Amino acid sequence: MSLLPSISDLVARARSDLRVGLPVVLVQDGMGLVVMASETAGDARLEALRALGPVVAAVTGWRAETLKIRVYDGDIARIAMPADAGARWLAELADPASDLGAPLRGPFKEERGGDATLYRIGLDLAKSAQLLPAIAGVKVTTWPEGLTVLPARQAAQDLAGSAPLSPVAAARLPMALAGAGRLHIFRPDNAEIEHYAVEIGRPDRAKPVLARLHSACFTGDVLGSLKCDCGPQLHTALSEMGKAGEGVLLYLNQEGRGIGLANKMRAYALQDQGFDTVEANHRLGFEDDERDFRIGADLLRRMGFGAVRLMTNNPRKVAMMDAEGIDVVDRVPLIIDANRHNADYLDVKREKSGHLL
Ligand SMILES: Nc1nc2c(ncn2[C@@H]2O[C@H](COP(=O)(O)OP(=O)(O)OP(=O)(O)O)[C@@H](O)[C@H]2O)c(=O)[nH]1
Ligand SMILES: [Zn+2]
Repeated sequence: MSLLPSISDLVARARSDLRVGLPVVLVQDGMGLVVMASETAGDARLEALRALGPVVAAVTGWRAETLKIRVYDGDIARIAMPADAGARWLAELADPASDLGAPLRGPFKEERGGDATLYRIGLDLAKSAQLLPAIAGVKVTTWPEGLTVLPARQAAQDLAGSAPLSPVAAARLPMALAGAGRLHIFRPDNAEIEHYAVEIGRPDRAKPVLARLHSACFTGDVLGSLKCDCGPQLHTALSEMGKAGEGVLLYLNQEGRGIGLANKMRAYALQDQGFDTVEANHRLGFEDDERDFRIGADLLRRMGFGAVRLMTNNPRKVAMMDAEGIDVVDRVPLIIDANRHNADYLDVKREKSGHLL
């Protein structure tokens, strides 16, 4: 094997670059797009980007809808950056924090025609770096040396895939709610966040196992937030497994349904302005749910499980397990009593997200 970076290594490097405010170059058929994430673009680097040519910003269709920007590229919109606009304009295009108080006003000069593929890949890259899906780019045929250069088609394939996970470490863990267990750590090979599996007892791999796919929720799991049902769901799942003497709880680090804690707090701030969970995600430019449930199926398979009794109210999880070859022999509901802070959240889950509550 060569010592040089693979495509998934380059994509990992590009994620870090965007997070620190560096541009990366997406290349296809000799054409390059030098692209920065709007959220981290500073005025100095933006100035240097401008020196390469006219800057075009891009946002998702959801964000465009909020800003009343016309969408000519299907699911994304491209907007010419005004000559007098700076990093602040880009940040406001990306971030809905001031949409109600001091909204960004047009007229917006939408770009139409030409190929928007590189912008679309740039937006996916920003999302995968857990940044707001909003970018600024310049089309070029030559670019400054030293930037991370990504062959665009391969990068798109890598972003659409699910990185292989390898076991890193495991050890015994006695738990108050679940009794004796083992905590297994799994690491994706693309430098993304690790995921955990809590094995309770010694479940027989030949039989369907009581399983829970839990998505990380720092606010609910750790702080006991009353805004969602995650904490009680986690604790109920662990104690049910403890009572049964066996089970497997996958703790998937997909905070905020995959948008990350910073973006989830942006969503919470919008919820304080009156938007519901789904509307808040859309105003930020995200889909309602950005999680990749293939990770859960992959982990179960790696641990030797082929069939589960899945504790969930989410039919999408059941469908995804089935599609990934994990047999869901039974769905075990995990219903938590509502309180006055999460009643609306649970209503939205039922009415908009299809949860069986
Ligand atoms: N973006 C966003 N994420 C949230 C919000 N509230 C909770 N979450 C995240 O939602 C995830 C939990 O997903 P849920 O939809 O509650 O439950 P589920 O896992 O789909 O379904 P169940 O298996 O039935 O629990 C966790 O990652 C939480 O951090 C919110 O208001 N906005
Ligand atoms: Zn939660």
